[in-house]
Amino acid sequence: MAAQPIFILREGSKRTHGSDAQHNNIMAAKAVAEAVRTTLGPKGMDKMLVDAMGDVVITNDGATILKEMDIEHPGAKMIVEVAKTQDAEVGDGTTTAAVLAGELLTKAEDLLESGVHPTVIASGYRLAAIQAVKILDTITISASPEDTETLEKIAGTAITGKGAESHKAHLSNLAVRAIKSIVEKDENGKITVDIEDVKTEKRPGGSIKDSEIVEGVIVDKERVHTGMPEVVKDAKVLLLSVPIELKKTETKAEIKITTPDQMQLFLDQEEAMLREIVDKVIDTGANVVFCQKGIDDLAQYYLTKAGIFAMRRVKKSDMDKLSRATGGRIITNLDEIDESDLGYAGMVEEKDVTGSRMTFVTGCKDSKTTSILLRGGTEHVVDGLERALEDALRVVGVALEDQKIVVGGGSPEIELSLRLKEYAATLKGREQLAVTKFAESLEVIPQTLAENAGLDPIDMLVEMRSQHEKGNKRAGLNVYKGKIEDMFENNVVEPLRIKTQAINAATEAAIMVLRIDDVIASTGGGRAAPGGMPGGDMEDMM
Ligand SMILES: Nc1ncnc2c1ncn2[C@@H]1O[C@H](COP(=O)(O)OP(=O)(O)O)[C@@H](O)[C@H]1O
Ligand SMILES: [Mg+2]
Repeated sequence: MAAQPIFILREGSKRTHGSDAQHNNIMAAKAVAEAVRTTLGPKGMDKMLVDAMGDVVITNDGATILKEMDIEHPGAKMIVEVAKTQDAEVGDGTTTAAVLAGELLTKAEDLLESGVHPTVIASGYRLAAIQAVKILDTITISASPEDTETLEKIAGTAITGKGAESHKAHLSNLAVRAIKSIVEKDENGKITVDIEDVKTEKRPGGSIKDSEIVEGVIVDKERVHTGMPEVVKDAKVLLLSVPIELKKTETKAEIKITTPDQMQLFLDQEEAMLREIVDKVIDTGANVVFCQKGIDDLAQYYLTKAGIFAMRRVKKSDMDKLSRATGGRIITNLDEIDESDLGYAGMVEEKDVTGSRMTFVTGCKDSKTTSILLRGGTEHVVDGLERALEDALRVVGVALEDQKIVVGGGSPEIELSLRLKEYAATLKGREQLAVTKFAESLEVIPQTLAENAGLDPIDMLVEMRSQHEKGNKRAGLNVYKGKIEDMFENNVVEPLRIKTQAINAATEAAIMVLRIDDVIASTGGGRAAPGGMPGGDMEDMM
């Protein structure tokens, strides 16, 4: 009797097995890494990303590109995850991490082809990553939190290549000052930086050098009524998350009015109710009101008469910042306001910033709130500046927390590669092959930096290796001159954490992709079956 086939998967599910599955995933992951590769380094190119709405983003920031690309292939998504984690943990080095992951997989493929089992590759890669972190520790340079100059160099390195070169010094200075104003030290002297304490507001117009730090909160809005004071000193700030309006009935209600008197009565009644709400606000003693919801026209009039500065439809994120800065509590019920719920700011001022009004809340109770007002020619310019500045803020924060830095320009990768090859020689068995491949993979960073700068990668790698062999541990690629030089003297420095995180995240992702030997995809939702030949989706993506 012939055996009945047994179906264990839902009809239409797709399944790819063994080396096919592996190959597809690796191909997809490599394609993603390849896509961001040309953006690496100061001479990297930009990508123009257009979303379904037609909005355009021009960037060379790895995390942004991968986020906007909307990638679907499961193998490819692993690389996107690497960039996302890198972005969340350090805020910079996202391209590096993605490119490294891609290269680890490329090299792993060679090993797979020569019959090395994925498990062996995985354990070799793990060993190599652990050793790499140890080696990095021997080449770190310590950076003191007081050393503003070095911190500015770190910020400058992060900004390099992001279209803000000409104002690098100014932006680096802003980033360092902003971060320094928000550092927290615990009793053991341990520094923590909460990046949330720095808020950036961008406004096209003016020049990049007009960008400035504001010690406090900037709200991109104006007061509801021009009769209200433009400037309030010694502001007692009320933060409301409820509207200053009459409640509308949930269901449709009808009131039958038969005489004009009744109409007047109804209006008077409504006015009185509104007056009551406004009085509650005025009675708190506040002279500045930030309301997350609406403020009725009549209420605006009463508030104006009371000499109060009021703003409506303030964003939730702004409300939170204001609450933190002024020490005020966000009120959800008008009947429960107490004077102690009010926050304090030395000054609330509405100002004109190139044709539109912005409100500056300064001299706050909590001085650890800093804003940066970014200026620049056009919308795209300020958007680019914001991404550059964000990277700078993050790396300065990380550098202050860890106080450990390394030089850049491909220098640590070359040193690691050489030391790891020596380490591989001490190992027995096939893991040795995997560690060697890992060591070779690291060279993809200096190689790509050279390629993107239009230099000959082989010449550059040979020269870098020989300098490092001579003990010149800070030798890296000066992409502008096409020469191998001391990167510390070139002011190219980065937090150590960028490198350790990139190596760990890339290794984990590569291992994860390697270990998959079966892709089972249900076809629910009608999306393109993932795990199949990446050809289709990948070509679309490129
Ligand atoms: N002035 C410079 N000279 C040489 N290399 C640099 C310079 N500035 C930055 N780099 C290198 O560029 C790489 C970072 O490139 P970047 O495009 O910012 O990608 P990522 O997203 O990985 O941060 C790092 O290896 C860094 O050391
Ligand atoms: Mg960077």
